[in-house]
Amino acid sequence: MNIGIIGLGSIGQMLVKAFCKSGAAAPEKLMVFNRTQEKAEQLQAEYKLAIGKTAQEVCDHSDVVFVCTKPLDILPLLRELTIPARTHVVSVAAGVSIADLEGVHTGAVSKVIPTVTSQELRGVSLYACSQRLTPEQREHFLTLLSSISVPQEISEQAIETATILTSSAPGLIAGILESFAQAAVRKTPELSIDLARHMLVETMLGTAMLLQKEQLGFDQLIERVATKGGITEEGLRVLDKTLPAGFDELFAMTESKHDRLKQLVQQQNSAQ
Ligand SMILES: NC(=O)C1=CN([C@@H]2O[C@H](COP(=O)(O)OP(=O)(O)OC[C@H]3O[C@@H](n4cnc5c(N)ncnc54)[C@H](O)[C@@H]3O)[C@@H](O)[C@H]2O)C=CC1
Ligand SMILES: O=C(O)[C@@H]1CCC=N1
Repeated sequence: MNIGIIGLGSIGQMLVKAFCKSGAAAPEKLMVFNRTQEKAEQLQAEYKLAIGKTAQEVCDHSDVVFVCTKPLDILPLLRELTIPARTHVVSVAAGVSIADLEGVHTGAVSKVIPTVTSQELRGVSLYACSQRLTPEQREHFLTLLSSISVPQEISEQAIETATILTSSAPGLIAGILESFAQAAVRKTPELSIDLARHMLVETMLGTAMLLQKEQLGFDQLIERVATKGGITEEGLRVLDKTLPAGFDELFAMTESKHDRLKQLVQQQNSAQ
């Protein structure tokens, strides 16, 4: 199976690296295209993959094409192309629906929300597929996603909230950790910011391993750490007081952004 990747920003590059690292795709089965060619050449130097001269060449060459451009660039790009009916088009764009994709390609289409953590072959890939996939296309697609992540099929109604938990989360967690480290240094300037960040990264890795290897629930881990009448309990009380409103606002604001994006995509559709 030949795999195409169009758009080599953060997520397109991640897919190339993850497919090569996992062995799901031999580099010679990969063809990529990016608007600025240097990014493709840098990847080629490392992975010996093929660079398409155009996005059209990538579509002609591939059984499945991952389109990794920004949401408002996807439909205009796909409309310019003559995509072979056998080619399975996979969009990674937030805010672009299966129906939008079915409007620009007569063959199989899917939507995936990947995560940067899949460069380490970890994390959840959210996906939804059109009815048009053949059983073979579906099987191949799931094999690819499983090789780099835990695939989770999800309705398009739930995908936006789930995106925050799986795909935005690495960035949000980094933001939380930065704020945590900065607060520690404000409190105790003797701790350098680099030392505070290093402590948190090590702690986060250990926390994730404990949760996963021992199959602990969050409440069980809290119980192990927070000695009755001890220090951590005080911190948890502060979090219980301050975080719920913050997370409610985070989901409300990201939902509004999804809505604005979908409106812009619909305006592109009605301008056709
Ligand atoms: N960054 C992330 O963690 C995630 C991003 N996504 C989705 O992935 C898509 C890309 O996001 P990023 O990689 O973060 O953006 P980015 O801005 O880093 O990458 C976009 C790439 O597309 C290229 N490009 C634009 N128009 C093109 C065209 N016509 N032909 C070929 N290449 C073209 C640009 O040169 C750039 O390299 C977005 O639709 C986003 O919603 C989805 C899940 C996670
Ligand atoms: O922030 C974004 O728009 C993309 C989609 C999910 C993660 N990154």
